Amino acid sequence: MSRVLIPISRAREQVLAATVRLAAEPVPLGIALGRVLAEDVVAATDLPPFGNSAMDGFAVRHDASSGALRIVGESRAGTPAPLAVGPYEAIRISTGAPLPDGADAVVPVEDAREEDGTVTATAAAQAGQHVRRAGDDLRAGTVVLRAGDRLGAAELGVAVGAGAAELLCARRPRVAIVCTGDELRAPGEPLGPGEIHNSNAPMLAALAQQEGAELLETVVVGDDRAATERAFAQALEQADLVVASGGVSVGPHDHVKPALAALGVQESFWRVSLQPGKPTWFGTRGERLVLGLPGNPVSSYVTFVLFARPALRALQGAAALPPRASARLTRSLPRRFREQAVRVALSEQTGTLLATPTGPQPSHITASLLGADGFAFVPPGDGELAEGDAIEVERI
Ligand SMILES: Nc1nc2c(c(=O)[nH]1)N[C@H]1C(S)=C(S)[C@@H](COP(=O)(O)OP(=O)(O)OC[C@H]3O[C@@H](n4cnc5c(N)ncnc54)[C@H](O)[C@@H]3O)O[C@H]1N2
Ligand code: MOO
Repeated sequence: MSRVLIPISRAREQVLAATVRLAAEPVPLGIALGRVLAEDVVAATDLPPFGNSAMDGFAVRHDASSGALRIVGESRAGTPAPLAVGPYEAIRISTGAPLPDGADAVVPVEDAREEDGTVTATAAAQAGQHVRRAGDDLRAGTVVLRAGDRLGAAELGVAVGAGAAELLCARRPRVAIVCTGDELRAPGEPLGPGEIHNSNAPMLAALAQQEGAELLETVVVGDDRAATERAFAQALEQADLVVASGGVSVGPHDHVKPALAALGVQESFWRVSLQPGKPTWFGTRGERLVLGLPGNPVSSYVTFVLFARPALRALQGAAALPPRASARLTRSLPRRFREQAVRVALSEQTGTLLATPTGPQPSHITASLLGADGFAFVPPGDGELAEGDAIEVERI
């Protein structure tokens, strides 16, 4: 059997080259959390739309505000004062209420003494004090969010400020998960001899959901060729991305590759220079993407993050690959035949990014995923990387 393994970067290129962006659809803002914008959002008006007060107090003309000022009206949030402020006059004003014509400063109540319908500022008012100008936040006509941005809480708030009620977003990628293995039992079920709980299903589902995917179904299929083919046939009907776990290695009960081949899924690559995750398989049928991830739970997690996550991002038009940074290793790591994606906790010390491995790294040690902020990539080769050596990292 050939030992040719493709580098992680090549494998990613092949996944992204096969990924076709999904169509866009309008999404009401209230349910757009986590979606990816398909077009720029432009501010329809200035925000704030009008000059207003940053404090509860009195709107005045700063150049005519000494001594007792006559209170001639009130401006409340939502109800502007019906008149302007003249010299040596004041208008009572609430935070967020429109600044009356003529006023250019606000005296906060803490700096004001009120008496018999007049108010006296206890400190001289400066021009513009406690005034928020129209357009301070967003200027009408400027781009405030960009196509490809993922909508979090802040983006949704800004979009509303920009005047939007619905947003054009990429359709959510439909993901089907197929877990293979006779030994798999549902979480919590009693285990017979040789059986294990199916931890990959909820883990992969969660990773997909974090990327805004719509989960179609999670199928668990035994190590049976016909059943595996049926499960994939069904998954391929609707899924933009089928994620399989297990059964991609070279054992006599690994049916994933032949089943997919029989269904017309074209192999793009099998076997990556990656530890954990060597037997990762990728193929396509038309615009449908299929990733066969190795069953070892850590391998499944790592290969999902390295290959499925970029695909889900690219499907939605978001930046596919995370930026890489350089970090310093806090302990030595052996180099190996394959490139390693070591789970690391990232920290910073006097401006230097530090990468600390999260413990033993074999592909069945799920605890190595806990507390991991990123992957550190150990290039293939002999010898070791020493403590303090520079290493490339990606946040996860
Ligand atoms: N002769 C060789 N054997 C193996 C090779 C090889 O090159 N030559 N590669 C090894 C590597 S590396 C990996 S990784 C695994 C991947 O194998 P499969 O993808 O075929 O996965 P399975 O054999 O089905 O399972 C591996 C392991 O993971 C457990 N598993 C599977 N599914 C789940 C699940 N849903 N939840 C939790 N755990 C799961 C399964 O019980 C096995 O322990 O192959 C090596 N072998
Ligand atoms: O490539 Mo495997 O995931 O190391 O056990």
